[in-house]
Amino acid sequence: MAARAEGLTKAYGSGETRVVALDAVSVSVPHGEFVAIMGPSGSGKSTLMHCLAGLDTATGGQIWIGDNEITRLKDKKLTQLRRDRIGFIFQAFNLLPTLTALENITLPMDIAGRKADQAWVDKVIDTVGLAGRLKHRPTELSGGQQQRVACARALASRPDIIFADEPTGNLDSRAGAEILAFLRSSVDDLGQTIVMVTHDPVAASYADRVLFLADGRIVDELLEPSADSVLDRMRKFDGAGRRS
Ligand SMILES: Nc1ncnc2c1ncn2[C@@H]1O[C@H](COP(=O)(O)OP(=O)(O)OP(=O)(O)O)[C@@H](O)[C@H]1O
Repeated sequence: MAARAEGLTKAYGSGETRVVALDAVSVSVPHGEFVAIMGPSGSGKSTLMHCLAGLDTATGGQIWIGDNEITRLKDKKLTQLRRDRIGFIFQAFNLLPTLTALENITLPMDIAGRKADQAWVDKVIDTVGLAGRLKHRPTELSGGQQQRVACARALASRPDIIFADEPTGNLDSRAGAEILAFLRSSVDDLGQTIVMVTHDPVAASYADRVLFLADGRIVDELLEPSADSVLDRMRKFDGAGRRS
């Protein structure tokens, strides 16, 4: 498994203001799978992703990235594991404005003092179609191109797993489709493992499996989803809080 959680519970606050964001969630993500996490607003999607990625601490239960139980790791080791084994793609791209596209792509490895595998980085750059844009700074790139840089950055260090938080949320549908096709091909052609939070049934349809959360629990899953089958499943929720 690339990532796994057993009985993962996350509560915020205490006493009367206590909110149980995740209620004994168990989930496994095999290597080479593309999983989408969906559910109404407040159902715990971001919390689940942040806990799995070691960005937030669990209140109870266990989490593994590969063979490492991250719920046992101290801060320093956890930071190291996140840096070396996990890639992130955010809705807001999060590129450094003063660096070129290429410098942004290799930055995590430069910070870690790791030498890039040049052949791999070239292949990633080729796959995301950025070869002609490497010397540009983020402000000189379109939103879709900036997100492609972010995807290449996430892939460049060959992480065990990539967590993507609404990666197409800031893009128009054409640029979004390009990013999703790219994520799909990084799973099919490069063997990547991806967990993606999304509100969009079309985005979810690119995944191998969709997990549905409601009130901090996994309530359903769909294999080989289509946008229509995802939409059908979403209609079964009462609609409360669902983004329109
Ligand atoms: N830092 C926090 N302090 C207190 N409560 C929090 C905190 N973060 C999240 N919550 C609560 O935990 C629950 C789950 O939140 P979470 O952000 O994971 O939901 P989500 O499904 O990602 O929502 P959305 O689709 O709106 O982004 C919500 O009830 C939320 O109010």
